[in-house]
Formats: sequence, C-alpha cells, structure tokens
Amino acid sequence: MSNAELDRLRDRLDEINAELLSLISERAEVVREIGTVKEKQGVPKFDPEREKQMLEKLVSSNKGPFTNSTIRTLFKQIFQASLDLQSAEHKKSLLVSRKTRKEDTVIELPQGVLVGGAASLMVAGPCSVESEEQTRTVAAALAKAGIKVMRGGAFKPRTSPYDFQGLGMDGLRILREAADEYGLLTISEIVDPAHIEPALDYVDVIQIGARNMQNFELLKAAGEVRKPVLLKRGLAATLEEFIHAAEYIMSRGNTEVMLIERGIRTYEKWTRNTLDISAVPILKQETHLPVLVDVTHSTGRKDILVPCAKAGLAAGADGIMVEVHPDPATALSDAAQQLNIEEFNQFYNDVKASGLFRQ
Ligand SMILES: O=C(O)C(=O)C[C@]1(C(=O)O)C=C[C@@H](O)C=C1
Repeated sequence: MSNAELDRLRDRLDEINAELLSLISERAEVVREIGTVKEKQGVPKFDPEREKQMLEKLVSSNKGPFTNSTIRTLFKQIFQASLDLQSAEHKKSLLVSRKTRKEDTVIELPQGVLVGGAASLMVAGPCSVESEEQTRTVAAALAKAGIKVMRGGAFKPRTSPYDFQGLGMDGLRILREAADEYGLLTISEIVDPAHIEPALDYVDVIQIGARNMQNFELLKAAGEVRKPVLLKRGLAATLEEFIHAAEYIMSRGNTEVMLIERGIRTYEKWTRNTLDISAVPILKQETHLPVLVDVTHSTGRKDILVPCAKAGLAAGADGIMVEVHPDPATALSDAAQQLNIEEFNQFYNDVKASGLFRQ
C-alpha cells in the first residue's frame, strides 16, 4: 500500500472517529437526562432488561464484519460508561469530601493547638500507659522537647488475650494527670462506645484504633460527642472504606475528625505493616480533613522512622505520630519499636532539621 493510500484511509478513519465521538457524546447527554428522570422517580439506574433489548436489536441488524459477540462487548462497554456517568452525577457528596468543603478543616485543640493548619503536629508518647512513673517521665521529656500532644493507650486491643490489655479508666486518669502536670494535651484510644462519655474528662482527642475502624457503633458514638477524633486506618481497609468510616463520625454531627495512615497489611515482612504514602495525598485530595502518619505502627522499626516521617510530611501530612517509652525493652506492648527518650529527641530534631516539619 502506497503511503498516499494509507494516509487517505487514515484520514477517513479520523473523520469516522470524530463522528463516533460526537455520537457517543450526544448519546451521553441523553443518558444524563434519563439519569435525572430516574433519580426523580427513584428508580434504579441499572436496567438489565433494557440493556438486553438494545443488544438484541443491535445484533439482529448487525451485518458484520464485527461478530455479534464483539458488538455485544462494545455496546456493553458503552452502557457501563453511561451507567457510571449517571451514578457519578447523582452520587451524594460525603460530608468529609472536598466536594462538600473546599477549604482544609483546621481543628483547634485546647491551648490553641491547631491540627491541619500552617504548622505540623508531632504527637508522641508511650504505646501503653503502664504506670504513673513511666507516664510522667515521658510527659516531662516531651514537654521539654516542645511537644504539645501526648498519646498513651489505656484500652489496648491486643492480638492475644494473654497480652497486657491496658489499665483502662485508671490509665486514662494517669495520662491526664501526667499531661496536666506538664501542660500537655492527651490522645487515647477508646474501644467501647460506653467508655466515650466517661473518657471525655480525660482525653482531648478520642482515638479510634485500626482494629475498630469499622466498629460502626463506636464510630456513631464518637460522632455524638463534641470532642475531636483521631481515626486510624484499618489494617486492611481501602481508602474508600476509611473515608466512609470518617463519614460515620461526621454524619452524627462531630465535624472534628482527623485521619491517620498507620500502614496496611501486605506480603512484605521487613516492615510490620506497609506505610501507604500514597494514602496521604489521596486523603488530602478526597477529603478536607487533617491527615497524620503513624510512623511507629506502619514500619515497626526504629531505623527508618526519620525517612518515613519526612516522606509523610513531603506527601502533605499535617502531622506525625511516634511512640516513646523511657525504657522500651521493658515496655508492656510494642517493646521492639518504641523510641527511648534520647532516640526520640534525635528523631524530632532530625525531622525538624529536614525543613519539612512546619513550625
Ligand atoms: O435507558 C435507560 O434507562 C438508561 O439509563 C440508559 C442506559 C444506556 O446507556 O442505554 C444506561 C443504563 C441502563 O442500565 C440502561 C440503559
């Protein structure tokens, strides 16, 4: 085939493509109108019977060269795209969605501490509240380092029922007292809806842990109170599931929700979980909520905390969470991965020196 002939045929194809595009776009406009009518009538968008009729009609007038099966496949694709268009247009925007609120949500904690604003937040503290002395030692060190918010687990959902389960309400009291003594704010995980109300006296932020991300009764209870909530991503939760879990809290009226990526379960064994850095910009794009990164639980190893914290901040995270214990070797939980106080100071200095931690 001469080049001139090939060019002529391709020119013709370009014309046909343009006609097809114009026709499928025109079809899409009609589909949109049908979508609006169906929405008003409250009938389902997907209509398999109608699709079957259209396919039969098309196949019966098909003169080739495409086989009937190919025609079916091509048109099914068009129907699916049409359905997607109808669904996207009538999808109710979530309260947590950027579509609902363009501006970033900035959460104001007591003492004027802002989460999601101009400054980055460093949350640090022991995995578990183990004793008054241990908690006070950490609180003193954190206050000295300039940290404002201390974490500490009192209710510990552990893999094994034989592992330390936390000090419960007593642990919350210890955390509050140590925090008050050193002018810190508190974050602690609550696992039972019935504990939310009593915990309000002790915590400045309610944490909902990874294992409870889809504990819907707990999410609803956290949505009923007016206290900021830090929601952790579930071990195997998709971002869509994570966002919907946050929606559970918001739909009950509590607008102060922060998200925290804490690593997801993959086949990789060299880290405890896989830190999903891509979750950070996606959550920032899809929602208006502050996003933090838990470097301790995601990696489970101390030697890569600094680069992972930097990666989180570079990806747009509003804050970092890290675990600190006065004597990690004797810790009742997460012994292998908590920083001692000296290591924490080094970690915090390195993160600040990177220039990525906004102060
Ligand atoms: O005819 C309809 O009811 C439509 O919504 C349009 C349309 C189509 O693309 O033809 C789209 C989705 C339905 O499953 C069936 C058909």
